[in-house]
Amino acid sequence: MTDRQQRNIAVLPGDGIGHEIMAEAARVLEWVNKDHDLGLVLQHALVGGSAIDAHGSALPAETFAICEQADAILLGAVGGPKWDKLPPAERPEKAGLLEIRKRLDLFGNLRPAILYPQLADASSLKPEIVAGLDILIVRELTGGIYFGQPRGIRVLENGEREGYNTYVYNESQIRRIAKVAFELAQKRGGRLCSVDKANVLEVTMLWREVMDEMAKDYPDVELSHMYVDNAAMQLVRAPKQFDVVVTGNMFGDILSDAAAMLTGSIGMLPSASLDVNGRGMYEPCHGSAPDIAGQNKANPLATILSVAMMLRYSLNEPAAAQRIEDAVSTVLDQGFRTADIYSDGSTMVGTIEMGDAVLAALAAA
Ligand SMILES: NC(=O)C1=CN([C@@H]2O[C@H](COP(=O)(O)OP(=O)(O)OC[C@H]3O[C@@H](n4cnc5c(N)ncnc54)[C@H](O)[C@@H]3O)[C@@H](O)[C@H]2O)C=CC1
Ligand SMILES: CC(C)CC(=O)C(=O)O
Ligand SMILES: [Mg+2]
Repeated sequence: MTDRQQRNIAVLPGDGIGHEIMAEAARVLEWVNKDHDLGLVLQHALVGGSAIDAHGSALPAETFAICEQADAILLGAVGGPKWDKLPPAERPEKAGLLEIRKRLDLFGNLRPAILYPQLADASSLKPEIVAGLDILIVRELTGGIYFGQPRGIRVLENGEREGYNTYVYNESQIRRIAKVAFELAQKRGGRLCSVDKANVLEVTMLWREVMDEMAKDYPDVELSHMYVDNAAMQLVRAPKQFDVVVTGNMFGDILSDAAAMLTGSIGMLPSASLDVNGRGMYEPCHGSAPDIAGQNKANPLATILSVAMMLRYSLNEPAAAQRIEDAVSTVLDQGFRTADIYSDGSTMVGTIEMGDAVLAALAAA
């Protein structure tokens, strides 16, 4: 061991398959930590429903303190039927996940949808439509309708209940996510598509105006605009027309799940959620999948690829990140598939066996 500076990584499995996928991702992280002498110290903590059960809160003070002091956070997924009846403000999704995102100001959510060539058969689209797919969805993560006030369920004078939320973005929120997206487009193919609903919603009329203003500072990026309903359609019609997509919180949430299927499964989609300084939380795009939880069926690759993103974006360890990405490609070459990406002729494995295969590929490289 050299005298490298210690860096703390908060490891928050969450709920449901979160425990299973995180166990594999943590094994991979520990392996590269040792092999590349990264000086990482993993600090495990509860979040979501498991934290409610243990401490009565989806984000206990101790967990938040660990996150706040960490150099990066790795999170599995939260939520599940057991906690669905709680009041909205106490639920794992809002009081756990959204609360961490908001309190740490993790506004820039990067969701790369890349088709590994080995998975062309697993995609729900024809191979020629998705071959070579490499899209980056940049989703605003701490504003929009998921956070807007007022919100709630009220009783009207006639006794009928009414649910309401507020879709709101101010200029500075739009400007800072635009900056992230334009800069990423500059480093990629130079094309940025901003997705909105500016034909109906004032908030996205402003979004579009600000995007156009920002475009003047990035003459090397070609900015286009698309309404979200068309974008959903274009994603499954001709997804390779997109390079970088930038959009608000809810549209990005929905479009990234759709984009996931182009890559074969939501179990393949990692993500990074960054603050202005590049400090971040890394998580798969999927949820806690109660339908397969506890059955050793979940695909851990989205979480393992999130570890790679963490090493690249927050820890400046591109060699270790590349090692993990190469190992994932190797296990796919070797034909190992969890059920969600299985196709005829490949070898069906469980969550743990997929983790074993990635570790074996790392050791063999
Ligand atoms: N980031 C987070 O923590 C998120 C949490 N959720 C929560 O998760 C719970 C379930 O939500 P759903 O809408 O069912 O979304 P989900 O993403 O958990 O599951 C949707 C479908 O995808 C499958 N799936 C998801 N991840 C998979 C993986 N790694 N390997 C194989 N198959 C996988 C599931 O089995 C299910 O059929 C809810 O409580 C929801 O609020 C949902 C999305 C994100
Ligand atoms: C609780 C949800 C907003 C989480 C989610 O679906 C996501 O971030 O993709
Ligand atoms: Mg989602």
